[in-house]
Amino acid sequence: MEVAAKNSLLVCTQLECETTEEMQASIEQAKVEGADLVELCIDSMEFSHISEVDKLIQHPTLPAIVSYSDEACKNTCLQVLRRALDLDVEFVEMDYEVASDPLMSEIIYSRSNTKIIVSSYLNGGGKPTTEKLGDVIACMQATGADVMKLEIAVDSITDLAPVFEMLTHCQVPLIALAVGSRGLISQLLGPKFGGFLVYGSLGGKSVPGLPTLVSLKQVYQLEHINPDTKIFGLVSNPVGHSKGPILHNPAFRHTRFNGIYVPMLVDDVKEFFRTYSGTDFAGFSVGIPHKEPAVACCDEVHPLAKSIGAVNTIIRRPIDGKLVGYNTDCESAISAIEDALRERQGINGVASHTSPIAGKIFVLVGAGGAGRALAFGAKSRGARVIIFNRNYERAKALADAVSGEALHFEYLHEFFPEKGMILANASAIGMEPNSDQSPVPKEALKAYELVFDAVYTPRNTRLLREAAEVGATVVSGVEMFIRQALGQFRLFTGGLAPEDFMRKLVLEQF
Ligand SMILES: O=C1C[C@@](O)(C(=O)O)C[C@@H](O)[C@@H]1O
Repeated sequence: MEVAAKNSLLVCTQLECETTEEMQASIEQAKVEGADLVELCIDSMEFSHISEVDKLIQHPTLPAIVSYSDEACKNTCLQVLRRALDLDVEFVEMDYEVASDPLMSEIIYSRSNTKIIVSSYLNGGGKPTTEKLGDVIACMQATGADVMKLEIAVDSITDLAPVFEMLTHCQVPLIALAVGSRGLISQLLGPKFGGFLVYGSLGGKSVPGLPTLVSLKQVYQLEHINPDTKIFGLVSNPVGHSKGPILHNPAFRHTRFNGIYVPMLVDDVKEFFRTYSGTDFAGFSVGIPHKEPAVACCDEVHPLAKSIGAVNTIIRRPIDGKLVGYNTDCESAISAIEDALRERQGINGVASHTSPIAGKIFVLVGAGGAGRALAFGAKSRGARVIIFNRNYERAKALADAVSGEALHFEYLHEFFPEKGMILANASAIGMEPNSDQSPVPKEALKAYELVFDAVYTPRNTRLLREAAEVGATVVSGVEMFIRQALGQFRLFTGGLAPEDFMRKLVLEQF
């Protein structure tokens, strides 16, 4: 699949500043960060007379949208918008209520070059439906708007499905901005469905639901997205920590595959797959806590993933649209541990059918999706698997499935039956923002020859630092992350993964 020519997408950032000087400095910054235009939110400024903002709105150094949305100051609002129209700025944005004011309607119809953006904000009132959105859009369209903007508060990522439908079918250019962390893909996938522009945040500022301008420029490069672009994403909660987007998007471009990979903050995995069932949604990584429940969402499950009972990759099979689940965690973690052990034992490159894990005690912390992959992998290599988990029942169920043993979590720090054991953390303990935590105290780490941590943010977890200090070989979750992503990339694209390129990308980011 070839990468299509660049689209005509506009990237915008909203500027809220008190003074003209601050506005001007922000416009310069927006230019540096790759914005095509800025929205000057004049209602955020302090001025006593409209003429004070004249210079700003007349000669901004980037094309601008002049907006004013403060219902409490209707007169000022009308004054500012009228002034912007007189000054012929590129875009003037106004709320639907303002646009429907008879005074403003007249002005709208007699405008010269300025394009009018009419916006509506939908908050509450239940889930958005195609009918509801259609009604709002019809009202906005009746004002004579050149562009319509739908701002909408969403409770779930699935609320965006009717928004994408509107974007696809709307006759007039439409901007859709879903507010809140579950709304992020409204911006990232906007160009795929025909959105007129997307918003990004300035200065790397974290705003729920908005990508940063820098990530739009460096990671997503939405100018390459078109209606044929296949959508891939990480279905997880939390999702913001993932390095998947910085890995898969450049790798797609590197191999000229027309795809985009986005973070998908999902609460209900079943509802998610039920909602996004079209062929556009071509493949998924599955992260915590969905790896086990996602098995039931698949039409077919690869035997390894089935025995593990967890999937971390789902592909929509192109020939029949069926969802097929895989587990690339298992081999990636176990092979990373094996390679490190072989290197430690100086048997690198020597062909051997016996795994260096065989016969060893493999202590596993965590019995969730990643834990299950590690337990089955270790068992398949002939290790003796011992599982510790805060919820003992889960540990017991997993131990039974791999003919291992489950022990109560409190005993982990004094578990010391023999030297040279392997420790694998598959729990989220130590993951950012709790990077000061470790599942096992330093003193207890002396019993281990090798310590592996599935947590990869931070790269060097407290567990790994302390294990190295007591002389163990350490394997970072970054290595597992790279290997599972290479497997995923192959499944996503049906082609080879550019391994050196992807490794370099990940290592540069940590
Ligand atoms: O566990 C992980 C990490 C991951 O969730 C991520 O953070 O990108 C992606 C999953 O596919 C993988 O199994």
